[in-house]
Amino acid sequence: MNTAIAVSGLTKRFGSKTVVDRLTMTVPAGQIVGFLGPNGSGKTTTLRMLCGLLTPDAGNGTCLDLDIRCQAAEIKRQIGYMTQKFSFYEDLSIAENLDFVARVHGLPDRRNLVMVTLDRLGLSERRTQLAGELSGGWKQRLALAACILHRPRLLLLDEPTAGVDPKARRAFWENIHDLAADGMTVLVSTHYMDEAERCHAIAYIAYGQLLAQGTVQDVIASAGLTTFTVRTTGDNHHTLNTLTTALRKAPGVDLVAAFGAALHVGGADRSALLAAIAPWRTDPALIWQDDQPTLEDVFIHLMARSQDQYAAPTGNRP
Ligand SMILES: Nc1ncnc2c1ncn2[C@@H]1O[C@H](COP(=O)(O)OP(=O)(O)OP(=O)(O)O)[C@@H](O)[C@H]1O
Repeated sequence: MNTAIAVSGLTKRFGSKTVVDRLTMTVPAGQIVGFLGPNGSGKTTTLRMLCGLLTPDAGNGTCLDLDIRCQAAEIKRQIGYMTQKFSFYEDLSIAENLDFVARVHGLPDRRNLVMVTLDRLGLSERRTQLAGELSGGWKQRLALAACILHRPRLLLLDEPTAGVDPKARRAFWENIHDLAADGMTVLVSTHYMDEAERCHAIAYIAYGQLLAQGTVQDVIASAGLTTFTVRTTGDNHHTLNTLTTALRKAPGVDLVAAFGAALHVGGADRSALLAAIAPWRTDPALIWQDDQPTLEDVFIHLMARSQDQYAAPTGNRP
């Protein structure tokens, strides 16, 4: 199996609203793929269709070589799905919660399975701690443990680290990479740029449509954005404020964003951008540096572009 997920034309409507719109996507086996997009763009809905919890209105595809339309029950057995809201028995310990999950799934050799899973995720020392007493980071790790208990080949993780501190997020991602090194495929939705950069590949969705897919470098390059970083020669915030106001209205400038004492200015049409900033580049109070766009610059640009399409009279968005 070289491809863990291959779907084509996947569409889901809720009432008159098209939430996932002809989505075609592949996830190679053994890779960690980040699933990104603004709130409400259809990530959770897509994940739910992939694991057979929702039936698509159109489109088809496979998950672990199983048909998402007619083999949903088998898919559910072979994948691990971590939802945004997971719950445990707060008055049971970590080990007891996992034992309970193993029992519900009728897994053989329960005691050993729980022990191995605890060990794998660095939970052994806390095995007797009550789930209700765990911090957010440890709760996420327990949720991950519950998802991998039955040794799935594919993990679908829906914003697994939302609201978790950076140290716990880092530990969580080390777990994810360890699992992938053992052959697990992971599709993980996130709003964090640093997490996107930890993935082998990313897929970006807006208004239910896939707008970009590939490695972080591919996605940045294919956006074709030109960006500059601007700083002031002295401690002159006023100059940057004036520049921000002027550039936001200038044609050819698609993004203006403050990063501390610097400003990111970018545009998809290089010559239009250069024309827009030309009057300011001779200002001795400003230092301009031709820079690489960041992933965040690209996502903000993609989002703005899809909003423009939505606003256009021919647009067909939810
Ligand atoms: N069962 C449902 N009935 C009606 N509308 C729904 C249902 N489930 C989701 N939606 C709508 O579909 C859209 C996409 O939701 P979805 O949860 O898939 O987005 P998302 O990309 O996961 O968002 P977030 O990043 O905020 O988690 C939203 O507008 C949501 O309100």
